[in-house]
Amino acid sequence: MPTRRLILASSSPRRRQLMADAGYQFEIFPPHESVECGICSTGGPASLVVELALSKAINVVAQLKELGQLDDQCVIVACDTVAECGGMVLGKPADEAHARDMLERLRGTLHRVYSGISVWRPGATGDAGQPDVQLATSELRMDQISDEQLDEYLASGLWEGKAGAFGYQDRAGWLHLMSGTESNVVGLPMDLLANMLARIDAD
Ligand SMILES: Cc1cn([C@H]2C[C@H](O)[C@@H](COP(=O)(O)OP(=O)(O)OP(=O)(O)O)O2)c(=O)[nH]c1=O
Repeated sequence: MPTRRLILASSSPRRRQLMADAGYQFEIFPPHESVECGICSTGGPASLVVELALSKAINVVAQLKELGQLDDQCVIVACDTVAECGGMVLGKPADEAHARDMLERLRGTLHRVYSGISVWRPGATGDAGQPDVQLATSELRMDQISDEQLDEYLASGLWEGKAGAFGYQDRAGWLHLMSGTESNVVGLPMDLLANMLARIDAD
């Protein structure tokens, strides 16, 4: 077993669940919410999620350092996920009206979900101590759901805190995965994470 202290830099219940289901032993240390403020998407969704994944990791490393809890074994995992449809980046909806707007845009369309993931062992020496940040993309098609289905989903509240106002895991069959992985859509690309951790363990 590799000697490492895996820290999931996230408040997302989906990320926590994916890590637990995959059998990882890990601690949770969320980044400050302010990390997501002030970064805009002018560079497009791919550069946005990569930038945010790194910013979340930097924020958590700083917090751990301040608390005297950062040691050489710490490996920080941070991630950011957005949807993109017709060139528009869809993050987490601010309220129900915003969620409705996003869902009306997504229904019946082909769209993409981007996750930036950062894996970082700041206590390692040399290049091994630099953050590794990578991108995963999935393409999906949402069914042409009816107004009644849309209203029912909005009333369920399940859209809250989810990029694009929709959880792939919430309504089986509404979304069809055309390329990429399900775990990327739900918020943490597990295959990519495993590869990145294997690289860290090999150093
Ligand atoms: C597209 C999609 C996203 N999501 C979730 C995953 C993320 O929690 C959220 C995207 O928001 P993020 O800003 O990536 O993450 P977060 O604020 O929830 O958590 P943290 O920054 O602390 O890690 O949307 C789903 O659960 N299902 C989906 O189908």
